[in-house]
Amino acid sequence: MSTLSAEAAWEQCLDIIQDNISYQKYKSWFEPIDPVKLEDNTLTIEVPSQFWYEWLEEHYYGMLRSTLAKVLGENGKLEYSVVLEKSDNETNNRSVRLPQRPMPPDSNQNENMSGYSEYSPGKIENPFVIPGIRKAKIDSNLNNNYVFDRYIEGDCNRLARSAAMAIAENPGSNSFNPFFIYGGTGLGKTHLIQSIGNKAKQEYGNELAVLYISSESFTNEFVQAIRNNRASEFTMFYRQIDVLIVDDIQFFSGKEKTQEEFFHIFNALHQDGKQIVLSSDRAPREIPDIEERLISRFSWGLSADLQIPEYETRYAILERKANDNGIELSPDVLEFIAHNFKSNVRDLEGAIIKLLAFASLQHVDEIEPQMAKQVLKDMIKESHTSISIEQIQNYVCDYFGIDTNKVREKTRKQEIVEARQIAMYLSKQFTDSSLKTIGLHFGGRDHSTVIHAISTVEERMQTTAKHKRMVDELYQKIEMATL
Ligand SMILES: Nc1ncnc2c1ncn2[C@@H]1O[C@H](COP(=O)(O)OP(=O)(O)OP(=O)(O)O)[C@@H](O)[C@H]1O
Repeated sequence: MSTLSAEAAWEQCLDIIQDNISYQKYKSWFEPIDPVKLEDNTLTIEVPSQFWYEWLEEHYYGMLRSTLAKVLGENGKLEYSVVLEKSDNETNNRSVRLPQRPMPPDSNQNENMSGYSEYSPGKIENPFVIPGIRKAKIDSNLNNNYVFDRYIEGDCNRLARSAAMAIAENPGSNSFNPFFIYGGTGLGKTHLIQSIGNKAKQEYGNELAVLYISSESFTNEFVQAIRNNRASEFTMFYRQIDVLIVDDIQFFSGKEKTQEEFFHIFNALHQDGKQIVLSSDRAPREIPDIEERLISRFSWGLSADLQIPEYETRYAILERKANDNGIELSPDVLEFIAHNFKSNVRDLEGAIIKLLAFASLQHVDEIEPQMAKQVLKDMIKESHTSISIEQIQNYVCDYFGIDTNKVREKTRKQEIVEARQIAMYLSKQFTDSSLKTIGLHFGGRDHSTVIHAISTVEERMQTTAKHKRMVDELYQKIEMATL
């Protein structure tokens, strides 16, 4: 029977432990532990959380058993008292006993006492499930506006949206793990993956630790953790997460250490049935400089892409965004925006915000289509895709039913001259090319010929209605092609 006090026994244990693991690990995992009591040759120690206990169990089981045997004899036992968080102000403790498992085969005490990096006991089943333990409070980093209700469904996102919803309702217990969502900029990846987090939290409350993080922040935090010798705490933190949402995973490209760390976290969470949600601007296989083992894991669950929204979805999104911003827009204005902002949802939002700013600064109650055109003119120009002089020549020659090569030749036939001049005029309108460059595309003519062509077209547009109509029609055709 031992006459030691709990403090003295633990002190002796710490001496042994300290000699066998790195100072950093000792400080991180053993220093914060308090001895509670020593009764019936059973030493009770208090650990800060269930996770702490599990970590010790998984990584230091062998070492603790042999240490205890040295201090208390072969039948010495260890009991953990886990601090339970009941509410923010209230805490209580619950005790669990270190199970009497056999020592790992072919290990002598010294080998066992070398800490988790050297001793790998394999997957240890944790026999203790302690009900009612709350997860440590984690700031989920979620934006409350990114919810399913505000995410308009369309053909462009139907699969991704319904999978996301299913995941949020049943995180981890579904075959979409990981859920990998990809698509171009401003198409709604962040909104959708955050909706999963918000919905899961709404469904499960504090039972579920949800974390949203950009891959850049993950990388920065990891670098900091290494710098401050806190890599194991970093890992420990991520291993507590039930729903881990990592945005813009393509930024892991070329960052080998971060990829390795993420690989281990991914494996641990996946193995424990925790949900992983990832986003990227491209499909897994297309991300450069990412380890093959990660790429293959990214493809384990479900990959879904987001497409550019079609007209009807753009219209519905605009209507919704206008509503959310307290601005009423007529169908004409909504149509105008939906027709002119095609490439992504962020631009649609930008258009609404610009109109909103205009309306409030100018004290305008209702925005007329003409007004909207004027206000959004510059944005529309920016969102145009560029068009080449050759493409303009094709449009014009198609319109006049002539062979495109003709406008580049020396011919002076009246209808060819007219088409050539209009094509030069439109090239000036739709491209940033200099007069000299435009001339070069029309059979090496000089810039004065281009100036002459432009002024001739402008003059005729003012004097001949038919000519104006022709140029306007062509202008619209080309404009449509650039949207
Ligand atoms: N289907 C949708 N319904 C409503 N709003 C949407 C939809 N898709 C995108 N949005 C909105 O468009 C904006 C841009 O979306 P988000 O930031 O999620 O895009 P992203 O794909 O993550 O872009 P990036 O790759 O540039 O980060 C957000 O304000 C989002 O709310």
